[in-house]
Amino acid sequence: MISIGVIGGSGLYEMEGLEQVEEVAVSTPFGDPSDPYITGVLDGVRLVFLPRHGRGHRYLPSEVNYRANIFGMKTLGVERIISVSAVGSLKEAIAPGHIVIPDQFIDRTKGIRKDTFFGDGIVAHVMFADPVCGCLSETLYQAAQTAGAVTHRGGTYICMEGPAFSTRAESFMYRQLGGDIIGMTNLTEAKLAREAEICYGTIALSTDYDCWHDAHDDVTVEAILEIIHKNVTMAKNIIRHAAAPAAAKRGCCCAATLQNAIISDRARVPAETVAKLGPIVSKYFAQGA
Ligand SMILES: CSC[C@H]1O[C@H](OP(=O)(O)O)[C@H](O)[C@@H]1O
Ligand SMILES: Nc1ncnc2[nH]cnc12
Repeated sequence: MISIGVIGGSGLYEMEGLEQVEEVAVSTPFGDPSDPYITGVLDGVRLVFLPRHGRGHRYLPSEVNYRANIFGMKTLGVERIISVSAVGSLKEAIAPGHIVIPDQFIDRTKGIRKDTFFGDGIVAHVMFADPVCGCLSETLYQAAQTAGAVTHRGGTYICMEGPAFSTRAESFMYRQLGGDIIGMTNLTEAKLAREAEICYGTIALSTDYDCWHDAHDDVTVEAILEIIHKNVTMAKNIIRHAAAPAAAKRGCCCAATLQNAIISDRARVPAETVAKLGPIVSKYFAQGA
């Protein structure tokens, strides 16, 4: 049975409606994930849930151990990750309460976050021109439509470092850069999921107009939480509608990402490094691979 990972963002710290629920603590070579994983079955599909910021929202976007979170998902056999995130809107047409399924990112993080599994004697350069899985994203789009959400297909997510929100000048600049939405987490996750050969797609809930819109108040946590609380049931319904189609056979090549990405001479990669990255790279180091 294919396992679908769900990473819950701000305001989504648990998933109801799962059967056969178990809490699984995973330790990884990259440290501890944000929380124990919650595994269970939703409408016949095995789901693995993790709140990105931990239960009780304990980790800043810069503090989230993205490597441990994704590595833990890989260890638990997850093949596709659905991310749920709150975002600011940089476009008039994307009103608070709308859903966006982004297909591009612009990196405005500051190099604080560890965003690769490679190093320590193994070098790989994965393709990232299309940073989310097109198949999974289409499934999420259809699921959001079915759940009755006003849904935007595609969009560019500006990933800023935070934790402070943007200045007004930055917000204007991001609009000029072609950004549609803004958040602090998803690019890092998408990159690591790609390296781990896991499909990744995002359900982004627009919660505010950041601070560029002169007819709307500047973003506050309070305003974001109000919109999230009004829409959390819809977000969960989208996941419910997406789970079974997301588990169907895929036509993407996310699972073969590393085939042409590892540049290091395999004979020279330290055995400890191969062992450390086992769930991700072992198939490329097996006898005859
Ligand atoms: C709660 S306001 C800012 C916070 O919300 C978003 O989190 P997530 O992507 O985990 O839903 C944004 O990225 C910031 O981390
Ligand atoms: N305006 C905003 N900027 C960054 N992250 C956000 N998450 C929700 N709204 C946001």
